[in-house]
Amino acid sequence: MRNFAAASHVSGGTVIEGNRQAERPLLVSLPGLLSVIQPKMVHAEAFSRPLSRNEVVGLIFRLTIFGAVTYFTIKWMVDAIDPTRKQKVEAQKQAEKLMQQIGVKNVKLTEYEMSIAAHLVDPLSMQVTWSDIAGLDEVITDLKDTVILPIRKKHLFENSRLLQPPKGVLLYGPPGCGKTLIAKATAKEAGCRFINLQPSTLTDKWYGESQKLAAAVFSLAVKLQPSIIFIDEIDSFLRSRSSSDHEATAMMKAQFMSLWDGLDTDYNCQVIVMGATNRPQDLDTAIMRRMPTRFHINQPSMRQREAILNLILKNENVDRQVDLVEVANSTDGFSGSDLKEMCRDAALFCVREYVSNTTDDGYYEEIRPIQQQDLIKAIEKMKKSKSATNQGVLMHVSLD
Ligand SMILES: Nc1ncnc2c1ncn2[C@@H]1O[C@H](COP(=O)(O)OP(=O)(O)OP(=O)(O)O)[C@@H](O)[C@H]1O
Repeated sequence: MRNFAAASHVSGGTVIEGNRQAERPLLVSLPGLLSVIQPKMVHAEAFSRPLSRNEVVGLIFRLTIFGAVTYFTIKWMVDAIDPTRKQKVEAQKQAEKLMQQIGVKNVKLTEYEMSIAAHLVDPLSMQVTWSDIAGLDEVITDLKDTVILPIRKKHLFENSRLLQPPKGVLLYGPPGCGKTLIAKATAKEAGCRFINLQPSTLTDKWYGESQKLAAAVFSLAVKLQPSIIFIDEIDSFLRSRSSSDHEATAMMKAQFMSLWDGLDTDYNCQVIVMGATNRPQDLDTAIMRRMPTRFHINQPSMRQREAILNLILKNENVDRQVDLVEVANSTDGFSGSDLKEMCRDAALFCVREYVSNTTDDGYYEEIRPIQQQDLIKAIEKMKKSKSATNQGVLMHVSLD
């Protein structure tokens, strides 16, 4: 308390110390400081007596309030200047909802795991099953043996290191041929949680954030195992590392790989990284080595196209005269996705006819079935649009 008497103090913002003010260092006593926070006339004698119990309590109370206000102001300012804040809050909300939906309880997630959890898909809510995929029976059988069985019948494989599900699976082939379908159906049939990882989730972040998020991908997958981390267009994310990579991106890639290797140390761990790409040649050898199980999902053959057409049109109103073998024959070079689009167009021709034939008196009773001529017209339309896009690509390539 002696210090209070000896020290200078601030009153109404002025240091009072007589003529010696300039010679001594400026010491500001606590009550003096408080009088700045809450200015009022304070007499000099007030500082020479010990503080009463109530004053000490009041002082602590005011300091606590002051500290809390400062803390929350700084926190609010940091949040306000963080450009990813809104995204984080949204992701958190979505993640909480999803975790509830998939019945994950008593698993504590970090802030970063929460933002990855926003990309979770529950196997129960997934609609895609093997029966939605046509013409890829061989791939499906292989996947059942190598991936699904070891997950579903874990107890049979517990003692074997050789028969554990692979830590990396690569699906490669041209666009629209069913890679994503296969990945989703695998997760569904294996009862795995599916983390649909968009590369931008990791690469668009602040310096340092992407590494924490990469770590969160794996720690979340381990917490929720059995799980599949699916990376579509994995080439855009883990392409051959080049000197033009941003330093943070290069570090994140290196970390991603080492976390991936970490899955191997616990051979009972049921986390699989599944990647899909149209450009396997762009993946570097280090990635290929981590994905020893590879499936080529190629452009469908004539028989596969027939199977896909049968599946797409299974529940549609199709004329009995329609010959799908002929349709399959005339759609060489079409992907599964092209076939679906083409059939949709054919069905739309019937809808348009129905609408244009409608008079003021009323509508026809029903939309007519899809006929062979609708399919032929739709094939021609699709061929034109495909050749236009190919020309666009060629022009683009030659311009480069
Ligand atoms: N084998 C198939 N059986 C049934 N439908 C298919 C098949 N292949 C493609 N499709 C249809 O095409 C759509 C696109 O397929 P998918 O997204 O799996 O292709 P992808 O190979 O992952 O393409 P991308 O490389 O462009 O991501 C599917 O939703 C489905 O309707």
